[in-house]
Amino acid sequence: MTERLKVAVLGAAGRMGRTVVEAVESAEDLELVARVDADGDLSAVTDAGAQVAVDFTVPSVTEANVHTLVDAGVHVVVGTTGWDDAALGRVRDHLVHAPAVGVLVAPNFALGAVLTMAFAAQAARWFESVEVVELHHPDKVDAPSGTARHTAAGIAAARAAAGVGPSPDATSQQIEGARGADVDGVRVHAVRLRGLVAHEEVLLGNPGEMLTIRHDSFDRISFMPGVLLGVRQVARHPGLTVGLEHLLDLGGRR
Ligand SMILES: NC(=O)c1ccc[n+]([C@@H]2O[C@H](COP(=O)([O-])OP(=O)(O)OC[C@H]3O[C@@H](n4cnc5c(N)ncnc54)[C@H](O)[C@@H]3O)[C@@H](O)[C@H]2O)c1
Ligand SMILES: O=C(O)C1=N[C@H](C(=O)O)CCC1
Repeated sequence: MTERLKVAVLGAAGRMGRTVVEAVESAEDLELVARVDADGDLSAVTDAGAQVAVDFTVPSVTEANVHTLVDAGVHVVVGTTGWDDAALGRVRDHLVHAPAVGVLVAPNFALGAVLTMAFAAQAARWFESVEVVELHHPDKVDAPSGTARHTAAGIAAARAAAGVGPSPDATSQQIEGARGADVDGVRVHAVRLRGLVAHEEVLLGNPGEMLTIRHDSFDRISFMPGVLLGVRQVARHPGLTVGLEHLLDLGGRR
């Protein structure tokens, strides 16, 4: 019988962590060897011989977790959001000293969300206006969502490469925040509403027409095929990979 891949889950008591624990336990080729939450210690990961750690913790601790795990030679699949380019750069630099280790940071593991980002980047070259609206449950601590930030970055890169200018906007007077956040020149609006899980709309406008690309995660189970794909593949992708699209052969920013 082939050896099962040994997996640790960080943030194991959280909403995503609990779902990942179940998904790993249900996968015949994976073995859950450690669950760590805020009251635990990261040494449990290496003590248990984990080959891959999955991090669904909180933005304030995830980067430190990744550096510790890289030093221990453990591959990491990160779903925790709140990352910026500086933090990603520090991980990229750190990985130079651990060239066999793979770290995958993916703001969204749902296939439909990954496709939404790819479709939005493609469409944004052809529309004068584009804005992003993300809608989440009110227990979420970061805004805008990691998905919306990645979506906006992909849109901005595609528009810059195609020589498309900024979306027109005559606003000269506003209550602060009314036009949302500026992410790489793209307006991003965050809604927090009880009953929601994770949703995103990309609105694209041209004279006389509008295209809406929308994705809805109704249940955290939607993220599990992507998380398990990341767990199985991360060791084959040494260095830092940002976004699940790179494991799905969809292209985009690395
Ligand atoms: N990439 C994706 O597809 C995706 C999907 C859903 C959520 N998320 C992100 O995942 C993260 C977690 O979301 P959630 O809804 O599960 O949050 P949550 O608050 O339910 O869970 C976070 C858990 O992390 C634990 N934690 C805090 N500090 C820790 C530490 N130092 N070590 C270990 N555990 C620690 C908390 O106790 C908690 O149990 C968020 O950043 C969210 O945006 C990403
Ligand atoms: O529930 C959350 O929190 C989610 N966060 C991610 C984000 O910030 O993009 C992905 C969807 C769920």
